[in-house]
Amino acid sequence: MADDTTVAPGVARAREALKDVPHEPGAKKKDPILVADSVVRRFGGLTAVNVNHVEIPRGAITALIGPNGAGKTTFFNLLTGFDRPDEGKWEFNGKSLAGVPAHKVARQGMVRTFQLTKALSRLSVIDNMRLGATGQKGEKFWPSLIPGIWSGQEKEITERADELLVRFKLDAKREDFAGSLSGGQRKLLEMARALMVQPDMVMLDEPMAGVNPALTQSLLGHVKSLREDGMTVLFVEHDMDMVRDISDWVIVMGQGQVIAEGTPDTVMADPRVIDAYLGAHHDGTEHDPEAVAEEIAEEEAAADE
Ligand SMILES: Nc1ncnc2c1ncn2[C@@H]1O[C@H](COP(=O)(O)OP(=O)(O)OP(=O)(O)O)[C@@H](O)[C@H]1O
Repeated sequence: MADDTTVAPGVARAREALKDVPHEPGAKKKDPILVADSVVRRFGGLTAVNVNHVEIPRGAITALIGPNGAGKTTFFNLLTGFDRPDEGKWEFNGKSLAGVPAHKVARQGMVRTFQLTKALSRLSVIDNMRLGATGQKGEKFWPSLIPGIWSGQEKEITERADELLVRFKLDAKREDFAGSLSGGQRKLLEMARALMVQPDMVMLDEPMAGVNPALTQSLLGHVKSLREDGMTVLFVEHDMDMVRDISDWVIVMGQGQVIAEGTPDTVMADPRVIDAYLGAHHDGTEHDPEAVAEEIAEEEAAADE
């Protein structure tokens, strides 16, 4: 591995901040940007989220991973004010955010990306960016597209939008319908739109989903550049190559709880994590193809009997 003199400054800062943090669920960080306690969300009899304690390290890229149904999206929705917990509290930059609605959360500096909805697809790229300045999803904020209603902020907002479109190489698409963009370009637009509110922390929901391999590197580069700009990134992702490639820290959820934390390498070798993904007791044979083949043969033989 490269030493810290050869890595980008943001990477070196993140490594330094995390180097003494124990690799265990709920680990305390030196300067967490977000601290959550006893966050519970139930749907009927199902407890979708039951996070005892978690801290998100400032200035680093943290991946939130876990098998399907682990509660990642629900936890994201709670933190960003799009859903309400049954119990729990959390602080962002030292301020309580529990019960604060989404647009206010965004104005406090914590913003999440949104998939391009049908309605937003019918707007131009630049109008999508302008809507991003409201820190909202969009549909309820049509009035903000009417000239004159922003009390003199239009020019500033449009300038920022155009700067971001250049940064994300979407300036040539400025007037196109957002719905005409490719999967990868949509992801870039979602990220660019989130940056309109100049956030401290950006939350990305499956940034790699539906992205053509040709755009993967560019997208990864943009996520890394957020860290170089001093932002904190928290992302949910199923693509483990991406998780390994860009994360400084990984938090694993299983059945609503945080079940492991650590650097990508330690977490992915953790039997609790392997168990959670396989949904089976880990006895060391899962990674041995020969042993698995033998097991399958035994099962087939048993079925034939
Ligand atoms: N609005 C809802 N009503 C009822 N159950 C829900 C609701 N939202 C989520 N759930 C349930 O809560 C659990 C956690 O779901 P969640 O979508 O948060 O998991 P996830 O880790 O994001 O999964 P995936 O990786 O598949 O997106 C699941 O069992 C899901 O079916």
